[in-house]
Amino acid sequence: MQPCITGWGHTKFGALKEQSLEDLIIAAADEALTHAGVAAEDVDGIWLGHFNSGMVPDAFASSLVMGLDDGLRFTPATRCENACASGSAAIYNALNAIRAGQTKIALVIGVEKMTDLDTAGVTKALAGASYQKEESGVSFPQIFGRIAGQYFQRFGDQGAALAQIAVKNHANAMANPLAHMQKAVNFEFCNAVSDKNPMIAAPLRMTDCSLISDGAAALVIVAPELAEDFPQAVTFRAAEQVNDFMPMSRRDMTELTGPRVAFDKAFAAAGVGLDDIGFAEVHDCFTIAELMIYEAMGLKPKGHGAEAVAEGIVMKGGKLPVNLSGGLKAKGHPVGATGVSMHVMAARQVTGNAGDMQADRSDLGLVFNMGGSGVANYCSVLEAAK
Ligand SMILES: CC(=O)SCCNC(=O)CCNC(=O)[C@H](O)C(C)(C)COP(=O)(O)OP(=O)(O)OC[C@H]1O[C@@H](n2cnc3c(N)ncnc32)[C@H](O)[C@@H]1OP(=O)(O)O
Repeated sequence: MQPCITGWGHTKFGALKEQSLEDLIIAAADEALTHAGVAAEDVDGIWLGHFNSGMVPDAFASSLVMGLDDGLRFTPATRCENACASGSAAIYNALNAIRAGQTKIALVIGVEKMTDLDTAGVTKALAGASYQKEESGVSFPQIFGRIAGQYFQRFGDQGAALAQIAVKNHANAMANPLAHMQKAVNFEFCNAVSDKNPMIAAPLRMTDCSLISDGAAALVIVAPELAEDFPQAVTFRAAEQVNDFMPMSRRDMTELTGPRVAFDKAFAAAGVGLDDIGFAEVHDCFTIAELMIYEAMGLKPKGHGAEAVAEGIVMKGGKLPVNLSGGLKAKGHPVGATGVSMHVMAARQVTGNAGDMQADRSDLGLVFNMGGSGVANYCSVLEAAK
Protein backbone atom coordinates (compact mmCIF):
# COMPACT_ATOMS: atom_id res chain seq x y z
CA MET A 1 0.00 0.00 0.00
CA GLN A 2 1.04 3.61 -0.62
CA PRO A 3 1.03 6.63 1.75
CA CYS A 4 -2.47 7.80 2.69
CA ILE A 5 -4.18 11.15 3.10
CA THR A 6 -5.93 11.08 6.47
CA GLY A 7 -6.95 14.70 6.96
CA TRP A 8 -7.51 17.84 4.97
CA GLY A 9 -8.16 21.56 5.36
CA HIS A 10 -9.06 24.28 2.87
CA THR A 11 -9.65 28.01 3.35
CA LYS A 12 -12.13 29.80 1.20
CA PHE A 13 -10.45 31.04 -1.98
CA GLY A 14 -10.93 34.68 -2.99
CA ALA A 15 -9.58 38.17 -2.49
CA LEU A 16 -8.91 37.69 1.22
CA LYS A 17 -7.70 41.17 2.12
CA GLU A 18 -7.94 40.63 5.88
CA GLN A 19 -5.83 37.46 5.98
CA SER A 20 -2.04 37.40 5.80
CA LEU A 21 0.07 34.62 4.28
CA GLU A 22 0.66 33.33 7.81
CA ASP A 23 -3.07 33.42 8.65
CA LEU A 24 -3.86 31.35 5.56
CA ILE A 25 -1.13 28.78 6.23
CA ILE A 26 -2.21 28.37 9.84
CA ALA A 27 -5.94 28.15 9.07
CA ALA A 28 -5.51 25.37 6.51
CA ALA A 29 -2.94 23.46 8.60
CA ASP A 30 -5.05 23.69 11.74
CA GLU A 31 -8.10 22.34 9.94
CA ALA A 32 -6.15 19.45 8.41
CA LEU A 33 -4.54 18.40 11.72
CA THR A 34 -7.88 18.63 13.54
CA HIS A 35 -9.62 16.68 10.79
CA ALA A 36 -7.00 13.91 10.95
CA GLY A 37 -6.95 13.98 14.76
CA VAL A 38 -3.16 14.43 14.72
CA ALA A 39 -1.39 16.34 17.50
CA ALA A 40 1.16 18.90 16.30
CA GLU A 41 4.02 17.13 18.15
CA ASP A 42 3.33 13.94 16.17
CA VAL A 43 4.05 15.63 12.80
CA ASP A 44 7.56 14.72 11.72
CA GLY A 45 7.87 16.62 8.45
CA ILE A 46 6.32 19.78 6.95
CA TRP A 47 6.28 20.71 3.27
CA LEU A 48 4.95 24.03 1.96
CA GLY A 49 4.01 24.57 -1.69
CA HIS A 50 4.47 28.26 -2.43
CA PHE A 51 5.33 30.12 -5.64
CA ASN A 52 5.28 33.82 -4.68
CA SER A 53 8.03 35.44 -6.83
CA GLY A 54 7.67 38.69 -4.89
CA MET A 55 3.88 38.84 -4.58
CA VAL A 56 4.28 39.26 -0.77
CA PRO A 57 7.38 39.09 1.48
CA ASP A 58 8.07 35.37 1.50
CA ALA A 59 11.41 34.38 3.00
CA PHE A 60 11.12 31.32 5.23
CA ALA A 61 7.41 30.92 4.53
CA SER A 62 7.66 27.20 5.40
CA SER A 63 8.41 28.04 9.03
CA LEU A 64 5.39 30.31 9.43
CA VAL A 65 3.25 27.26 10.21
CA MET A 66 5.08 26.84 13.52
CA GLY A 67 3.03 29.77 14.81
CA LEU A 68 0.11 27.34 14.93
CA ASP A 69 1.33 25.21 17.81
CA ASP A 70 4.48 24.91 19.92
CA GLY A 71 4.39 21.20 19.16
CA LEU A 72 5.60 21.95 15.63
CA ARG A 73 8.84 23.51 16.94
CA PHE A 74 11.96 21.61 15.77
CA THR A 75 10.02 19.78 13.02
CA PRO A 76 11.84 19.94 9.67
CA ALA A 77 9.95 22.33 7.35
CA THR A 78 10.77 22.88 3.69
CA ARG A 79 9.33 25.06 0.96
CA CYS A 80 8.80 23.58 -2.54
CA GLU A 81 8.50 25.71 -5.66
CA ASN A 82 7.61 24.36 -9.10
CA ALA A 83 5.61 27.25 -10.58
CA CYS A 84 1.85 26.60 -10.60
CA ALA A 85 2.50 23.00 -9.55
CA SER A 86 4.25 24.02 -6.31
CA GLY A 87 1.46 22.44 -4.25
CA SER A 88 1.88 19.05 -5.88
CA ALA A 89 5.66 19.40 -5.58
CA ALA A 90 5.18 19.67 -1.81
CA ILE A 91 2.88 16.63 -1.75
CA TYR A 92 5.22 14.47 -3.83
CA ASN A 93 8.23 15.39 -1.67
CA ALA A 94 6.25 14.34 1.40
CA LEU A 95 5.36 11.05 -0.33
CA ASN A 96 9.04 10.43 -1.08
CA ALA A 97 10.06 11.06 2.54
CA ILE A 98 7.36 8.67 3.75
CA ARG A 99 8.37 6.01 1.22
CA ALA A 100 11.99 6.40 2.31
CA GLY A 101 10.92 5.63 5.87
CA GLN A 102 12.12 8.99 7.14
CA THR A 103 8.68 10.45 7.85
CA LYS A 104 5.60 8.80 9.33
CA ILE A 105 3.23 11.77 9.54
CA ALA A 106 3.62 14.62 7.06
CA LEU A 107 1.85 17.97 7.04
CA VAL A 108 1.61 19.47 3.55
CA ILE A 109 0.34 22.98 2.92
CA GLY A 110 -0.11 24.95 -0.29
CA VAL A 111 -0.57 28.70 -0.12
CA GLU A 112 -0.58 31.86 -2.18
CA LYS A 113 -1.46 35.46 -1.45
CA MET A 114 -1.81 37.19 -4.82
CA THR A 115 -4.26 40.06 -4.42
CA ASP A 116 -1.95 42.34 -2.43
CA LEU A 117 -0.62 43.30 -5.88
CA ASP A 118 -2.68 44.68 -8.74
CA THR A 119 -3.23 42.58 -11.88
CA ALA A 120 -0.17 44.07 -13.61
CA GLY A 121 2.02 43.19 -10.62
CA VAL A 122 0.69 39.63 -10.42
CA THR A 123 1.10 39.16 -14.17
CA LYS A 124 4.76 40.24 -13.92
CA ALA A 125 5.43 37.97 -10.93
CA LEU A 126 3.85 34.97 -12.69
CA ALA A 127 5.79 35.67 -15.89
CA GLY A 128 8.98 34.97 -13.94
CA ALA A 129 8.08 31.29 -14.34
CA SER A 130 8.44 31.34 -18.14
CA TYR A 131 11.64 30.62 -20.10
CA GLN A 132 13.37 33.98 -19.81
CA LYS A 133 15.87 33.40 -22.65
CA GLU A 134 13.09 33.20 -25.26
CA GLU A 135 9.84 34.14 -23.52
CA SER A 136 10.90 37.09 -21.41
CA GLY A 137 8.18 39.75 -21.14
CA VAL A 138 5.50 37.31 -22.28
CA SER A 139 2.67 36.92 -19.74
CA PHE A 140 0.96 33.61 -18.97
CA PRO A 141 -2.28 34.72 -20.64
CA GLN A 142 -0.14 35.51 -23.72
CA ILE A 143 1.63 32.13 -23.55
CA PHE A 144 -1.67 30.27 -23.49
CA GLY A 145 -3.06 32.71 -26.07
CA ARG A 146 -0.22 31.62 -28.38
CA ILE A 147 -0.97 27.97 -27.64
CA ALA A 148 -4.66 28.54 -28.41
CA GLY A 149 -3.73 30.41 -31.60
CA GLN A 150 -1.59 27.54 -32.85
CA TYR A 151 -4.24 24.99 -31.89
CA PHE A 152 -6.99 27.00 -33.69
CA GLN A 153 -4.79 27.32 -36.78
CA ARG A 154 -4.32 23.57 -36.93
CA PHE A 155 -7.70 22.29 -35.79
CA GLY A 156 -10.10 25.19 -36.39
CA ASP A 157 -11.65 27.84 -34.16
CA GLN A 158 -12.51 26.39 -30.76
CA GLY A 159 -13.93 29.58 -29.23
CA ALA A 160 -17.36 28.05 -28.62
CA ALA A 161 -15.88 24.97 -26.92
CA LEU A 162 -13.75 27.19 -24.68
CA ALA A 163 -16.86 29.18 -23.73
CA GLN A 164 -18.67 25.93 -22.88
CA ILE A 165 -15.79 24.92 -20.59
CA ALA A 166 -16.00 28.29 -18.81
CA VAL A 167 -19.79 27.94 -18.40
CA LYS A 168 -19.36 24.39 -17.03
CA ASN A 169 -16.72 25.33 -14.46
CA HIS A 170 -18.58 28.43 -13.27
CA ALA A 171 -21.75 26.32 -12.91
CA ASN A 172 -19.84 23.65 -10.96
CA ALA A 173 -18.44 26.29 -8.59
CA MET A 174 -22.00 27.17 -7.54
CA ALA A 175 -21.91 23.90 -5.56
CA ASN A 176 -18.58 24.72 -3.91
CA PRO A 177 -18.87 27.14 -0.98
CA LEU A 178 -15.06 27.49 -0.92
CA ALA A 179 -14.91 28.78 -4.49
CA HIS A 180 -13.59 32.27 -5.22
CA MET A 181 -16.32 33.09 -7.71
CA GLN A 182 -19.82 31.74 -7.29
CA LYS A 183 -21.44 33.38 -10.25
CA ALA A 184 -23.09 31.48 -13.09
CA VAL A 185 -22.26 32.81 -16.55
CA ASN A 186 -24.07 31.87 -19.74
CA PHE A 187 -22.70 30.69 -23.06
CA GLU A 188 -23.61 33.87 -24.96
CA PHE A 189 -21.64 35.99 -22.47
CA CYS A 190 -18.56 33.74 -22.51
CA ASN A 191 -18.60 33.30 -26.28
CA ALA A 192 -18.58 37.03 -27.12
CA VAL A 193 -16.06 39.79 -26.51
CA SER A 194 -17.69 42.66 -24.60
CA ASP A 195 -16.88 45.40 -22.09
CA LYS A 196 -17.46 42.87 -19.31
CA ASN A 197 -15.67 40.05 -21.15
CA PRO A 198 -12.70 41.69 -22.88
CA MET A 199 -10.09 39.96 -25.02
CA ILE A 200 -7.13 39.35 -22.67
CA ALA A 201 -4.68 37.59 -24.99
CA ALA A 202 -6.23 36.68 -28.33
CA PRO A 203 -8.05 34.40 -28.78
CA LEU A 204 -8.53 34.11 -24.99
CA ARG A 205 -11.21 36.28 -23.39
CA MET A 206 -11.48 37.09 -19.69
CA THR A 207 -13.83 34.14 -19.18
CA ASP A 208 -11.13 31.86 -20.63
CA CYS A 209 -8.71 32.83 -17.82
CA SER A 210 -8.35 31.50 -14.28
CA LEU A 211 -8.74 33.87 -11.36
CA ILE A 212 -6.14 35.75 -9.33
CA SER A 213 -6.83 34.41 -5.83
CA ASP A 214 -5.64 34.13 -2.25
CA GLY A 215 -6.01 30.89 -0.33
CA ALA A 216 -4.49 27.82 1.24
CA ALA A 217 -5.13 24.09 1.45
CA ALA A 218 -3.50 21.41 3.57
CA LEU A 219 -3.20 17.64 3.86
CA VAL A 220 -2.04 15.20 6.51
CA ILE A 221 -0.33 12.27 4.77
CA VAL A 222 0.77 9.22 6.74
CA ALA A 223 2.79 6.06 6.21
CA PRO A 224 0.65 3.14 4.96
CA GLU A 225 1.04 1.13 8.18
CA LEU A 226 -0.57 3.97 10.18
CA ALA A 227 -3.63 4.32 7.94
CA GLU A 228 -5.79 1.93 9.92
CA ASP A 229 -5.52 4.18 12.99
CA PHE A 230 -7.46 6.93 11.19
CA PRO A 231 -11.20 7.21 10.56
CA GLN A 232 -10.63 7.97 6.86
CA ALA A 233 -7.73 7.22 4.55
CA VAL A 234 -7.20 7.96 0.87
CA THR A 235 -4.39 6.16 -0.89
CA PHE A 236 -2.26 7.21 -3.85
CA ARG A 237 -2.77 4.49 -6.46
CA ALA A 238 -0.38 6.60 -8.54
CA ALA A 239 1.66 9.78 -8.15
CA GLU A 240 3.72 10.49 -11.25
CA GLN A 241 5.79 13.57 -12.04
CA VAL A 242 7.02 14.34 -15.56
CA ASN A 243 9.01 17.45 -16.49
CA ASP A 244 9.33 18.55 -20.12
CA PHE A 245 11.67 21.03 -21.84
CA MET A 246 10.98 24.59 -20.73
CA PRO A 247 11.34 26.46 -24.07
CA MET A 248 8.12 26.35 -26.08
CA SER A 249 10.33 26.36 -29.19
CA ARG A 250 11.40 22.80 -28.38
CA ARG A 251 7.86 21.44 -28.12
CA ASP A 252 4.83 20.92 -30.38
CA MET A 253 2.51 23.43 -28.72
CA THR A 254 -0.62 21.99 -30.34
CA GLU A 255 -0.49 19.17 -27.80
CA LEU A 256 0.42 18.82 -24.13
CA THR A 257 3.10 16.16 -24.51
CA GLY A 258 4.50 16.18 -20.96
CA PRO A 259 1.00 15.93 -19.46
CA ARG A 260 0.21 13.01 -21.83
CA VAL A 261 3.29 11.14 -20.60
CA ALA A 262 2.30 11.88 -16.99
CA PHE A 263 -1.23 10.51 -17.54
CA ASP A 264 0.14 7.39 -19.28
CA LYS A 265 2.59 6.74 -16.45
CA ALA A 266 -0.08 7.30 -13.79
CA PHE A 267 -2.54 4.89 -15.42
CA ALA A 268 0.20 2.27 -15.76
CA ALA A 269 1.31 2.71 -12.13
CA ALA A 270 -2.29 2.51 -10.87
CA GLY A 271 -3.10 -0.45 -13.12
CA VAL A 272 -6.22 1.31 -14.40
CA GLY A 273 -7.50 2.87 -17.61
CA LEU A 274 -9.38 6.13 -18.14
CA ASP A 275 -12.69 4.21 -18.18
CA ASP A 276 -12.12 3.22 -14.54
CA ILE A 277 -11.89 6.85 -13.40
CA GLY A 278 -15.05 8.44 -11.95
CA PHE A 279 -14.06 12.13 -11.95
CA ALA A 280 -11.07 14.41 -12.59
CA GLU A 281 -9.74 17.66 -11.13
CA VAL A 282 -7.44 19.14 -13.79
CA HIS A 283 -5.38 22.27 -14.36
CA ASP A 284 -7.69 24.66 -16.25
CA CYS A 285 -5.44 27.72 -15.85
CA PHE A 286 -6.98 28.71 -19.18
CA THR A 287 -9.90 27.00 -20.89
CA ILE A 288 -7.63 25.96 -23.79
CA ALA A 289 -5.53 24.03 -21.25
CA GLU A 290 -8.56 22.06 -20.06
CA LEU A 291 -9.52 21.26 -23.66
CA MET A 292 -6.01 20.03 -24.47
CA ILE A 293 -5.88 18.06 -21.20
CA TYR A 294 -8.92 16.06 -22.41
CA GLU A 295 -6.68 14.94 -25.27
CA ALA A 296 -3.61 14.39 -23.08
CA MET A 297 -5.57 12.05 -20.77
CA GLY A 298 -6.84 10.09 -23.77
CA LEU A 299 -10.50 11.13 -23.54
CA LYS A 300 -10.46 12.28 -27.17
CA PRO A 301 -7.86 12.10 -29.96
CA LYS A 302 -5.67 15.08 -30.78
CA GLY A 303 -7.71 17.91 -32.29
CA HIS A 304 -11.01 16.47 -30.99
CA GLY A 305 -11.02 17.71 -27.36
CA ALA A 306 -14.04 19.92 -28.04
CA GLU A 307 -16.18 16.80 -28.54
CA ALA A 308 -15.76 15.92 -24.84
CA VAL A 309 -17.73 19.05 -23.92
CA ALA A 310 -20.17 18.91 -26.86
CA GLU A 311 -21.08 15.31 -25.97
CA GLY A 312 -21.52 16.16 -22.27
CA ILE A 313 -18.85 13.66 -21.17
CA VAL A 314 -17.08 16.15 -18.87
CA MET A 315 -20.25 17.74 -17.47
CA LYS A 316 -21.66 16.99 -14.03
CA GLY A 317 -23.57 13.75 -14.51
CA GLY A 318 -21.46 12.90 -17.59
CA LYS A 319 -19.20 9.87 -17.97
CA LEU A 320 -16.13 11.71 -16.66
CA PRO A 321 -17.04 14.96 -14.90
CA VAL A 322 -14.10 17.34 -14.95
CA ASN A 323 -13.56 20.06 -12.33
CA LEU A 324 -16.66 19.53 -10.22
CA SER A 325 -15.06 21.99 -7.75
CA GLY A 326 -15.22 24.80 -10.32
CA GLY A 327 -11.57 24.36 -11.25
CA LEU A 328 -8.98 27.11 -11.39
CA LYS A 329 -11.45 28.99 -13.58
CA ALA A 330 -14.02 29.58 -10.83
CA LYS A 331 -12.82 27.93 -7.61
CA GLY A 332 -9.73 30.11 -8.10
CA HIS A 333 -6.01 29.70 -8.64
CA PRO A 334 -3.84 30.80 -5.71
CA VAL A 335 -0.96 29.16 -7.53
CA GLY A 336 0.99 27.52 -4.68
CA ALA A 337 -2.24 26.24 -3.13
CA THR A 338 -3.75 24.82 -6.31
CA GLY A 339 -2.14 21.35 -6.36
CA VAL A 340 -2.97 20.76 -2.70
CA SER A 341 -6.51 22.06 -3.22
CA MET A 342 -7.04 19.62 -6.10
CA HIS A 343 -5.97 16.70 -3.89
CA VAL A 344 -8.25 17.93 -1.06
CA MET A 345 -11.20 18.10 -3.47
CA ALA A 346 -10.43 14.61 -4.81
CA ALA A 347 -9.97 13.15 -1.30
CA ARG A 348 -13.37 14.56 -0.35
CA GLN A 349 -14.89 12.98 -3.48
CA VAL A 350 -13.47 9.46 -2.99
CA THR A 351 -14.58 9.42 0.66
CA GLY A 352 -18.08 10.67 -0.21
CA ASN A 353 -17.54 14.02 1.54
CA ALA A 354 -17.85 16.39 -1.41
CA GLY A 355 -21.31 17.71 -0.48
CA ASP A 356 -23.21 19.18 -3.42
CA MET A 357 -20.14 18.59 -5.61
CA GLN A 358 -20.28 14.81 -5.11
CA ALA A 359 -19.66 12.80 -8.29
CA ASP A 360 -22.02 9.95 -9.19
CA ARG A 361 -19.05 7.58 -9.48
CA SER A 362 -16.29 8.55 -7.09
CA ASP A 363 -14.34 5.39 -6.29
CA LEU A 364 -11.28 6.46 -8.34
CA GLY A 365 -10.31 10.09 -8.90
CA LEU A 366 -7.74 11.68 -11.17
CA VAL A 367 -5.77 14.83 -10.31
CA PHE A 368 -3.62 16.72 -12.81
CA ASN A 369 -1.65 19.81 -11.74
CA MET A 370 0.67 21.64 -14.16
CA GLY A 371 3.46 24.18 -13.79
CA GLY A 372 4.14 26.40 -16.83
CA SER A 373 2.85 25.43 -20.26
CA GLY A 374 2.96 21.67 -19.62
CA VAL A 375 6.48 21.79 -18.12
CA ALA A 376 6.08 20.43 -14.57
CA ASN A 377 3.34 17.81 -14.64
CA TYR A 378 1.94 15.91 -11.66
CA CYS A 379 -0.70 13.22 -12.09
CA SER A 380 -2.25 11.35 -9.15
CA VAL A 381 -4.85 8.59 -8.98
CA LEU A 382 -6.62 8.59 -5.61
CA GLU A 383 -8.80 5.91 -4.04
CA ALA A 384 -10.44 5.55 -0.62
CA ALA A 385 -8.40 3.00 1.36
CA LYS A 386 -11.20 2.46 3.88
C1 LIG B 1 0.31 27.14 -15.62
C2 LIG B 1 -0.59 28.23 -14.99
O1 LIG B 1 -1.32 27.91 -14.09
S1 LIG B 1 -0.53 29.80 -15.62
C3 LIG B 1 -1.87 30.67 -14.88
C4 LIG B 1 -1.44 31.70 -13.92
N1 LIG B 1 -2.55 32.60 -13.62
C5 LIG B 1 -2.86 33.66 -14.41
O2 LIG B 1 -2.20 33.92 -15.39
C6 LIG B 1 -4.03 34.51 -14.01
C7 LIG B 1 -4.92 34.83 -15.20
N2 LIG B 1 -5.94 35.82 -14.87
C8 LIG B 1 -5.70 37.15 -14.89
O3 LIG B 1 -4.58 37.57 -15.15
C9 LIG B 1 -6.84 38.11 -14.55
O4 LIG B 1 -7.88 37.42 -13.88
C10 LIG B 1 -7.43 38.81 -15.83
C11 LIG B 1 -6.32 39.53 -16.58
C12 LIG B 1 -8.08 37.77 -16.71
C13 LIG B 1 -8.51 39.81 -15.39
O5 LIG B 1 -7.94 40.75 -14.53
P1 LIG B 1 -8.50 42.27 -14.47
O6 LIG B 1 -8.69 42.77 -15.86
O7 LIG B 1 -7.60 43.04 -13.57
O8 LIG B 1 -9.93 42.10 -13.84
P2 LIG B 1 -10.48 42.78 -12.51
O9 LIG B 1 -9.82 42.16 -11.32
O10 LIG B 1 -10.41 44.28 -12.67
O11 LIG B 1 -12.00 42.33 -12.51
C14 LIG B 1 -12.98 42.91 -13.36
C15 LIG B 1 -14.24 42.06 -13.30
O12 LIG B 1 -13.99 40.81 -13.97
C16 LIG B 1 -14.13 39.73 -13.05
N3 LIG B 1 -13.00 38.80 -13.33
C17 LIG B 1 -11.69 39.03 -13.10
N4 LIG B 1 -10.97 37.98 -13.54
C18 LIG B 1 -11.84 37.10 -14.07
C19 LIG B 1 -11.69 35.83 -14.66
N5 LIG B 1 -10.47 35.27 -14.82
N6 LIG B 1 -12.79 35.19 -15.08
C20 LIG B 1 -14.03 35.75 -14.93
N7 LIG B 1 -14.23 36.96 -14.37
C21 LIG B 1 -13.14 37.63 -13.94
C22 LIG B 1 -14.04 40.35 -11.66
O13 LIG B 1 -14.73 39.59 -10.72
C23 LIG B 1 -14.66 41.69 -11.89
O14 LIG B 1 -16.07 41.53 -11.93
P3 LIG B 1 -17.07 42.68 -11.43
O15 LIG B 1 -16.85 43.86 -12.35
O16 LIG B 1 -18.42 42.07 -11.56
O17 LIG B 1 -16.66 42.98 -10.02
